[in-house]
Amino acid sequence: MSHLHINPSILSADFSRLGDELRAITDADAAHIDVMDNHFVPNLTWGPPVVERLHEISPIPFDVHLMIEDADRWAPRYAEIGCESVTFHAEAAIAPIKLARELRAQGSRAGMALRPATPVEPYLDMLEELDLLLIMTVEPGFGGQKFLDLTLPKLRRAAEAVRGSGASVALQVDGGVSEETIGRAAEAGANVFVAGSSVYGADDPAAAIEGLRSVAERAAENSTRITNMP
Ligand SMILES: O=C(CO)[C@@H](O)[C@H](O)COP(=O)(O)O
Repeated sequence: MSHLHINPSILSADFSRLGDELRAITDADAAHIDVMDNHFVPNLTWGPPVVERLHEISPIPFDVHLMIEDADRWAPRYAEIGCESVTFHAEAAIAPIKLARELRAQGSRAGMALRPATPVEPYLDMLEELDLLLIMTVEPGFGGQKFLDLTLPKLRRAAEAVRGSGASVALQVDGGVSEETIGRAAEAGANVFVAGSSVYGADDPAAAIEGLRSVAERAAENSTRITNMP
């Protein structure tokens, strides 16, 4: 089994048939659920009642990405629903360490996300508290945007810090991930890839997931080979 995960974002799915759209991605590792509140980002999606019902019928785990203000108040609700992974934004949390501990105590994996302009350095001393660090590769809010290469140096610094800390933190990227861009993110150290339009915009979402996975695996192998060169 690959150690690289592909998590399709249902933001690009057909909202009138979300159950079928979740069943179309059973080869993925998790479904990425974008929660937006029209305050933290200028877009609005769904909240706990919808996510709870979708989780009940989903054949795969949920990777929830909260693009909302008042994360300290709302994030635990998604853990209570049973979402396997809950990611809040560093910019929206008042007490990120306390919140991450609360999510873990409720049985979810604790994730923290950073907007493209937010530096990673102030958060490197809390890696032990996290199961996942999400480096946004577009400005959060909408699917179908262009992958921002300017986020790659931050991703490399995060990957280096994770390796150095010995903590078991997955490094996720989200936004503009396609067969054209996923290799660069994998080389920089990402191991969980969120893909919306490149999966749900494809004629065959399952084949698109496999295509992304194989490009990422090749890129990750190449970069390991280069790093290990004498
Ligand atoms: O969080 C977001 C957008 O804010 C993403 O999860 C998008 O939904 C990814 O869509 P693509 O860029 O892959 O189309």
